[in-house]
Amino acid sequence: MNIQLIKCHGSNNDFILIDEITNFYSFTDLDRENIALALCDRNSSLGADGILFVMKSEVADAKMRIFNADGSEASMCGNGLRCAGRYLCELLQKDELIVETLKVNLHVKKAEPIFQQIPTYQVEISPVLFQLDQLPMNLPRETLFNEKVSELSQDLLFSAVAVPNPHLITYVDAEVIRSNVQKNIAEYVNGPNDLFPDGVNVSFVHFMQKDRIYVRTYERGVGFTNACGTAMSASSLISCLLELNEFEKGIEVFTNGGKVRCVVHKNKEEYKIDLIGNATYLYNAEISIDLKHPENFSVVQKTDTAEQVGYEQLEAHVKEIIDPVIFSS
Ligand SMILES: N[C@@H](CCC[C@H](N)C(=O)O)C(=O)O
Repeated sequence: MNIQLIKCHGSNNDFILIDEITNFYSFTDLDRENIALALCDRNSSLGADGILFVMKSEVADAKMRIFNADGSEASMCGNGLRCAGRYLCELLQKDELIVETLKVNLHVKKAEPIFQQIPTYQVEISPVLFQLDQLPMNLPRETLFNEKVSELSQDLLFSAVAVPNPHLITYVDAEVIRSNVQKNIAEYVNGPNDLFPDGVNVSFVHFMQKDRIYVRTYERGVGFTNACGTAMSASSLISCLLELNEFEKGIEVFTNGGKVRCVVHKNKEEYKIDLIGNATYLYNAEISIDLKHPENFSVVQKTDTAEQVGYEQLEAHVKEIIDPVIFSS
């Protein structure tokens, strides 16, 4: 069979978007898992951090499902929702809509560009859940906020939050970002282990200045990515709770893949985050694939968009800001 796709990215967290609304593919979940494994493989002619399947919904304007590169399905993807949100807004000719995700329906809207004229979308990140059983994380306590976890490190302070996909977050000095500490911890909690039976996204965050943080994330089901939208949102939330940043004010979140703006809202003890950033299309393509042997797929046709040229200017601007602080301090 042939499949039409769009290669896209949010902060260089890259995805293959497959439209199951206008195309009648009738995939099973096993097909989706196998498609993710085959198409995301970086040694193949495509390669991506995940696959976004957009579908019809009975409860919202449309539905998005995200499969990680290892074939596992995640409950949410912030960078992916910006890309799927753009696609759906253009398809349904709306400036804002509600997208059903695995656990929750989320608000998405077209936004003012955060840099020059790059296509920019704002997505809602919620619910915010601190109870460890929501990640899940196995510790004999209800929540974890800025505390040591002896199994992971003798000195780092960790916070755990589900938005609703699971995140483990720690604030560190730049030299820790440059070390192997994150890799070792992230590989441990994403392998067979007692603390996180389903794995967890692990972010190391460096406070740069008021309203500005740097985040590096090792994603569950993928490995290190250029950026993770839910991680940038969860890190902004922890930053506000640590009183390093302020609720209701824009926080510039820098990553190796670009920058976004996060606004953390607090209503009594309830939180939600607006994640605002690019939704960039790299190319449209058509592949020929046998679902029994998806690894043998071939690209039949590919048409580049010119959008990455504009994004490269944002990348250069980000590099100028993060290099002196993170990589050569
Ligand atoms: N890249 C995503 C998150 C994708 C899912 C994640 N790897 C998980 O398994 O929870 C984002 O931008 O949020």
